Amino acid sequence: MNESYYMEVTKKSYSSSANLGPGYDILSLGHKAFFDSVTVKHNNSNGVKIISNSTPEEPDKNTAGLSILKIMEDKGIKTGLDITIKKGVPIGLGLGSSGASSSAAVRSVNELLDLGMGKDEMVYYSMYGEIAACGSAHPDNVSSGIYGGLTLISSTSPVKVKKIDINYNFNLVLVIPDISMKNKTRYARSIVPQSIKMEEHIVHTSRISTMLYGFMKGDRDAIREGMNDDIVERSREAMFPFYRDIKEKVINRNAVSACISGAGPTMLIFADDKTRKDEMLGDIKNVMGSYNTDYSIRETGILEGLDDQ
Ligand SMILES: Nc1ncnc2c1ncn2[C@@H]1O[C@H](COP(=O)(O)OP(=O)(O)O)[C@@H](O)[C@H]1O
Ligand SMILES: N[C@@H](CCOP(=O)(O)O)C(=O)O
Repeated sequence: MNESYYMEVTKKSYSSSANLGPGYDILSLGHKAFFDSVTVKHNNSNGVKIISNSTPEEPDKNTAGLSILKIMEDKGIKTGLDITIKKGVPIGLGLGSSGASSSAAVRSVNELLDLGMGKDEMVYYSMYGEIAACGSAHPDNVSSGIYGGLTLISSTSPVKVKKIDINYNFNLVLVIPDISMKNKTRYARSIVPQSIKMEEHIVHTSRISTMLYGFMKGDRDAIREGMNDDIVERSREAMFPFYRDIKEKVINRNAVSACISGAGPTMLIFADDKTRKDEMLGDIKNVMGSYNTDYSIRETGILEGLDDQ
């Protein structure tokens, strides 16, 4: 056996908030709130084995396993691998938990088997794993898992990702409702409109462009103006009935803006030094109490990069 046979590689991938309002399936923000850790090593079989205490252990039912099976099939790799998943990103809450495992697994196997995959190819294989979670290969969360920071999917065939510079100091506040729903993202994707009117297209492409302008220029008014969605968030509103009230209240306390994190129910608030945070947290408590919904708050920051993780 060559020496690499006895190696094992462990990578961390962090939580993420996809969509950011109007950027359904094309925008994602990596943050430092939570992370998964995935270790890949050779085993003496010819199969892939998942070791996980909280996610499916059938390889093709686990996002990490499905991604690696696809890599092995496409690249003609015949070896046995053990994939050990230590979950840190809470599952089913809109924090990119499914994508964190697949992107960490892909980064690990890329190093262990010295595959030489670039970041966009790793996004391609990581997004494939999302099929195990929700039935579709959406690239947004996993682009954060591979690149970190704010990512824009500029093409899906072939996969191309652009990392967007953020020239603004945010304090991110995650409001995480204590709600669990089986197959949450699969359901949330099934209720999204399959077509929209031209005027809706014009409004939402303008909003995405304005929001990205705001991030790159550090223009908080532009970020607030652009981070609004009346298509996907609106279609899913019954899943998080408190959201509109929360968003109104936090902006009244001068948060930059807020959005649903991924397919929810978590809400992501972009706060800064102008935000009256204590009053904002008080309002959140009152609103969530009026909906009889327990929740937790996690303050975090943007994950800049991953190369050293
Ligand atoms: N490695 C994994 N990590 C998290 N969820 C996984 C994983 N593999 C499969 N799943 C399944 O994906 C679903 C959670 O993914 P999803 O609904 O997209 O929520 P989120 O990404 O917001 O956590 C659950 O049904 C879970 O069993
Ligand atoms: N674009 C996807 C994002 C799902 O993110 P998750 O963190 O909820 O898995 C969607 O909105 O369906």
